[in-house]
Amino acid sequence: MKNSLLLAGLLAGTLLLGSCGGKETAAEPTLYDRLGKTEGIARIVDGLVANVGAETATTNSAMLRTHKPMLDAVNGVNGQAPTDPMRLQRLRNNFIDQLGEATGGPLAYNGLSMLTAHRGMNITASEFSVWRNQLEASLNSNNVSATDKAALYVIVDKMHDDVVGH
Ligand code: HEM
Repeated sequence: MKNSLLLAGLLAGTLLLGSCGGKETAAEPTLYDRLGKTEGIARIVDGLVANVGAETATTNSAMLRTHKPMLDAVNGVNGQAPTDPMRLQRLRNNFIDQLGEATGGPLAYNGLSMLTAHRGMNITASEFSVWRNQLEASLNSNNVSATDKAALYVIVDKMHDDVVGH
């Protein structure tokens, strides 16, 4: 009798633990999931890249100033052959990896640190905010919710000091 009570107690304990464990493993969708996984993040990044390319709102286009070396390498200068046609593609893929990792997804970013990547560009706070507006426009056209946008800005805004002023 004593033994069977003990057994029942153990069994109940195991079931209880099992169900708690089950609850824990039924993971909430991460920001990565909510953004539509790699495909969704790729659409957001492609929108950002297109918006940055089309940006003309600022005097002497801030975007054009910082991106000129890259665009020259991709397009070639004065009819010369491009020196690095895949450079924009690499930036795009790196950015997808970076966001895919930072939002809790399975991607791994292997690019430069933000400080190293932007050193020498002397990016200003207002250029950063123009860039951020282009990101916002892409998030809006991809129907990202206000909550998910806020969560993404927490990630992006943490990089501000590494990107700006170097
Ligand atoms: C939080 C904001 C930003 C993030 C997360 C970000 C992300 C990145 C990443 C992942 C790279 C590639 C690094 C590598 O090659 O390994 C990069 C490079 C670059 N970023 Fe940013 N960036 C940000 C802000 C900006 C801003 C504000 C500008 C300009 C106004 C800018 C202009 C560039 C340029 C021109 C490159 C170099 C591309 C090349 O030379 O191939 N970035 N950025």
